[in-house]
Amino acid sequence: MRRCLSILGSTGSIGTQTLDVVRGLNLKVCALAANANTALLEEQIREFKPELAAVFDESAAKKLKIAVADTPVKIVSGMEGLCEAAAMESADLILNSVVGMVGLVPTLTAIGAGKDVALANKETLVAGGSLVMEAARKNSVKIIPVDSEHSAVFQCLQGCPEKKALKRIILTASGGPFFGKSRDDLVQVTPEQALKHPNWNMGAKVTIDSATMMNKGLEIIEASWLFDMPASKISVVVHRESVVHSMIEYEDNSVIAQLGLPDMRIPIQYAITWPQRFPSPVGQLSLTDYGKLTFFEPDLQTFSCLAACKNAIERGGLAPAAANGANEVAVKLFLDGRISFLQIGDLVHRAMENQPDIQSVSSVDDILNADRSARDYVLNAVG
Ligand SMILES: NC(=O)C1=CN([C@@H]2O[C@H](COP(=O)(O)OP(=O)(O)OC[C@H]3O[C@@H](n4cnc5c(N)ncnc54)[C@H](OP(=O)(O)O)[C@@H]3O)[C@@H](O)[C@H]2O)C=CC1
Ligand SMILES: CC(=O)[C@@H](O)[C@H](O)COP(=O)(O)O
Ligand SMILES: [Mn+2]
Repeated sequence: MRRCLSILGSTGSIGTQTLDVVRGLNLKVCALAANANTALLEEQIREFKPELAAVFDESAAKKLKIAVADTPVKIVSGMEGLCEAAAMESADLILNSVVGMVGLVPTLTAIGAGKDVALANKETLVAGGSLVMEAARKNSVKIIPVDSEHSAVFQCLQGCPEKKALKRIILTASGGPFFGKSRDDLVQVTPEQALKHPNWNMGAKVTIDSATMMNKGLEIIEASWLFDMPASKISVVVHRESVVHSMIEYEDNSVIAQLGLPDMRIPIQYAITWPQRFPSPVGQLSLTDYGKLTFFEPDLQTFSCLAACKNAIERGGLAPAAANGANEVAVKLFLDGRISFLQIGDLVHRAMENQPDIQSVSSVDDILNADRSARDYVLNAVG
């Protein structure tokens, strides 16, 4: 059982739910990290008493240092500070729940320091999957999935006798708030409408990704790296209720699924306690309360981001990093009211097409450069 956690992104949706799990399991917190939410970080420092707190934003870090001067916590800042939290000597698990590909370098730092990583930050694997998985193998570090679908697959695989018996991974997708709509229906949708996820209460970026179904595309790439499966063996089925969190199919066509209420504290807790299980704050699933569960084919025409990610993983190399970087910027532009909902998918496609077809990814700089050039492409295209 883990004793002390370092939590990157502690003020976010996954971070605060992780701290809820930590309370229930009576674990210690060695380090906390966030971007700029010093008010919540101060509360967390006072409750969990970490040795270290990292604040990415320099001026927010200065503010926090003054606010918690009466406590022994060490305050650090910037990427260096985030990496110090990621390599925390006293931590036996780093839970990475920062949003976006800014989580890549801290993940690699944690792995380099020999720390197991519970990974919610899917953009890290999408952009830098080959480097992350190779570093994990070299350092004998475990990457434990937190993302609900990947936790489901991981849980189903606990009984898998041999990898070659596994035929397919089936990821479930809620379909988001715009399930069943055509492209014409989506021309005018607002950020407010896109932020209404039917089943999950999450941070803004992943909620928009769910609405465009980019999230499911990112998750195909994430699954491909985590479970060493080609994208051709990863299917997506729309399941409106988000009760079946994902499935695996064996050679003999037997399908194993993991089910539960849509509450991230189940996969978060499993990532922390694996391979053990403990009582959880989440309620029991009552299938009779649901009555029926529904399943549909995804609509790749309307939700073009899903098609873009399939294309990215098939192209390989730096294409997924480009698709991810373009999407991160496009989502922000949409939330700021500067582009329309449908432009997100268009820009992701175009930024990826604009990326030279480079197959070999030999360094973090390759990924950071592809990410930067995709972001610049989107910003220039929008003007
Ligand atoms: N929410 C969910 O249910 C799920 C989320 N995920 C994935 O988990 C990740 C986090 O999502 P979610 O919790 O929803 O996101 P939120 O937006 O709610 O939280 C993001 C967290 O990251 C921190 N952060 C952002 N930028 C930086 C930075 N540069 N340095 C340090 N910390 C930073 C934020 O700090 P601050 O508050 O100061 O801005 C905040 O703590 C994403 O990759 C998402 O796709 C996966 C499955 C489910
Ligand atoms: C909770 C979680 O894991 C999210 O990634 C969720 O899957 C989003 O829902 P969609 O299935 O709508 O993308
Ligand atoms: Mn998910």
